[in-house]
Amino acid sequence: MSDAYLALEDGRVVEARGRVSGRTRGELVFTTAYTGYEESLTDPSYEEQVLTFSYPLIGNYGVREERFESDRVHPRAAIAREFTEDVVEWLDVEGIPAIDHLDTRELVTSIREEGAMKCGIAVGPGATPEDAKAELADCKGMSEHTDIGAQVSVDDPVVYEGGSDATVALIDCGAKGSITDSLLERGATVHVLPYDATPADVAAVDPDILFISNGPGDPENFEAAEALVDEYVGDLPVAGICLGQQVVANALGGSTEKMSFGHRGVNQPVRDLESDRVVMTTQNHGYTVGDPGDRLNVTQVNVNDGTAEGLENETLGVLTRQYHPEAHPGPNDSLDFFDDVLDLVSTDTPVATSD
Ligand SMILES: NC(=O)CC[C@H](N)C(=O)O
Repeated sequence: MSDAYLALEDGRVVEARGRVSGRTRGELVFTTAYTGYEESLTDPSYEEQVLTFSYPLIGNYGVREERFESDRVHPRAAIAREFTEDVVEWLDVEGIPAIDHLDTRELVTSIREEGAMKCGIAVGPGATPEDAKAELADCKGMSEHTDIGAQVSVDDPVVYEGGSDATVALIDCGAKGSITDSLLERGATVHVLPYDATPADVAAVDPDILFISNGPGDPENFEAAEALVDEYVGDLPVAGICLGQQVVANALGGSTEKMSFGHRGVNQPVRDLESDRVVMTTQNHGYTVGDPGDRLNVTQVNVNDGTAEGLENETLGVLTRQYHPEAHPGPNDSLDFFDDVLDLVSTDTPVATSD
C-alpha cells in the first residue's frame, strides 16, 4: 500500500490506495462493463484517458494475452473499487499507475453530472495531493492531442492474409485487433495502413473497400483519414467503426461534437430504424455525429439519448457504426455488420458519381 491521490478538474482531491506507482494525467472516463477488463485496457481508443471501472471487482478471472485488443495498455491510469493481484501485476509490468479502495460510485456519479473531466494522479511512497494537482495542471483536453493517431497506429503497412473474398484497406487510427479478426474470419485479406496513409498508399494495395477503424480522441484530428474518404467515396465502398463513423461523417459534409460523458459499456441499446429491432451493443466513445450532413442517412439510433449509431448511403456504398460490432468485450449481436460490409464488395455498389 502506498499513498495515492486523484485530483479532479472540479477542485477535489480524492485519496485512494496506491496499487501501481507513478504520476500521470488524462481525461477521466468510466465504463460500466462488468467483464472484459483485458479488452478495455488494451483498446487503443482509451489513449490519453484515465479509465474508471464502475464494476467493483476487476480481475476476478485473471489476465490472458489472447484477450488483448492490442499489444499494450492504453489508458494512462486505471481506477477500480478493487483490483486483483493479477491485474496489478500486469499494470505494474506495463507501467500504468493504478489506484483502488476509493468510492467509485461517487466518482462515476460526479462524471455523469459534471461530464468527463481532466484529472491528475500521484501514486507511490511520499506522493502528495499537490503532486496530483501538478499533474492535473499539465493535463490537456482530448481535442488538444492533435497527433494522437501517431501514438496508436502502425508505423508501416501490415498485411493479414485471410482469403480472396475481398481486399480491405483498414486505416489504423488505433484499431482493435478484433476488427481485423472479424474480417479475416469472413475470408477477407486485410491491409492495415497507418492513420496518415495517403491515397497513393491505399491505391498500392488495390483494395475492394476502404475501412476506417476506431481510435482515440477527437475525430477532427484525423484529417488524413478524412481526405481518404473524400478521395475514394463513390469509387470504393467505405465502412467505419466508432471514430471511423465520425471521420466518414466529417468527410461527407456532416459534423461531430463532444458528448458530456460519452457511452462506455456493453449494454447500450441501439434501435435499427428499418427493422425496429433493438440490439445490445458495446460502446466506447466521447464524441458523436451531431449532424450527418446531406449524403448520409441515420439508420440506427441510441435508445437512451437518440444519438446516431448507424449511417448509410446505399448508392455510394457507405456503411458505418458508432458502436463496436466486433464486441470484445460485450455482446456478439451485431457481428453481421461485417457480413453487410463485405456484401458491399460483392454487389455492384458503389455507383460512381459525376464528381
Ligand atoms: N472507440 C472509438 O473509436 C472512440 C472514438 C472517439 N475517439 C470518441 O471518443 O468518440
